[in-house]
Amino acid sequence: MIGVLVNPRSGDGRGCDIWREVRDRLQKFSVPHVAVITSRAGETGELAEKMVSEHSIEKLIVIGGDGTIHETAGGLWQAYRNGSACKLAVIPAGTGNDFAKAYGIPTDPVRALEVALSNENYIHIDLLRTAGGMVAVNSIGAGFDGMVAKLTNEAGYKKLLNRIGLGKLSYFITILRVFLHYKPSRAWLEVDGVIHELPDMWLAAIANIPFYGGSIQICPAASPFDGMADVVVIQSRGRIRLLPILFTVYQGKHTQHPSVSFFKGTSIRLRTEHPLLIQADGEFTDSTPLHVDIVPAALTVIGTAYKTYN
Ligand SMILES: Nc1ncnc2c1ncn2[C@@H]1O[C@H](COP(=O)(O)OP(=O)(O)OP(=O)(O)O)[C@@H](O)[C@H]1O
Repeated sequence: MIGVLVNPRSGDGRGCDIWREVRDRLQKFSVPHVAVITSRAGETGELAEKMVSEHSIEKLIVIGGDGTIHETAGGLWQAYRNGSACKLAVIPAGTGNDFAKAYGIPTDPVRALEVALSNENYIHIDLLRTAGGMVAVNSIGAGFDGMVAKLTNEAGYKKLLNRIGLGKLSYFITILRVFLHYKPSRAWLEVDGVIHELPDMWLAAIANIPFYGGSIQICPAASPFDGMADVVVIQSRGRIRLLPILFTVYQGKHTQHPSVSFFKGTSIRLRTEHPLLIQADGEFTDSTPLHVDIVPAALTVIGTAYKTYN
């Protein structure tokens, strides 16, 4: 059986419009399915897990953005641990849609539905799992990007820009806002047992795919297939020397900048002098300390091909 899980609020209501179009097509082509529409924030994971166990769903199509996919992946991970594996398909309806881009899922809902219904191109991806049991599909970051995720999701301009199809710009606006006031923190990053002291850390992002925040290529070398987590760290005492990064990171051309360093490992721990905000797949979740392990090939995604850039 196929399940459809809809966040009607994603992309400021785009999820609802897309669902109507998808529902008509599923009915027209008599595709048997069970559909559930979320009614509030934070319940998607539980709903996904319940759908899989109660209806023996083998393929779950999510209509939503990266936040909805994040919560759904948590539910599918729980279901998997309880012995029920379910594949994940996506019809993008969010602002950034980084997950969809990574796996070659079309932005057009009808084409995305065709991909979702096809039984080709199963992509087995790693998951990032925190010590608290949360899983992420795209990235988990602490510091600057945790703050950007929190403020963007709270911002009135995100809704406004979504309405005119420029939702991705909302991340850039928040980045500029945060950049002007952010204060770096001393941090200790442990990668597979080796500790690195970071005196003025702006951000540490653990990446499963190269981009976040709607096309920011923060970690071009990240791969969701290698059983490893890539970590990008930005540290600097001054603000001005980071300015070039703001304008090169979208193309992934910041990698040679002296304030940027990269690490790779299977177990990542981060401690900070002061608690820093954490984002997981673009959703503000918690604050440091942070411990992330990689779970290799833990989720099956239905896409077309893996893409590393636009
Ligand atoms: N019915 C609902 N009403 C309000 N919020 C919801 C509902 N269902 C889910 N949510 C919440 O909406 C949040 C954001 O959803 P989602 O990420 O899909 O869209 P987005 O924010 O527009 O896109 P993006 O993550 O790409 O910026 C999630 O944290 C989720 O918990």
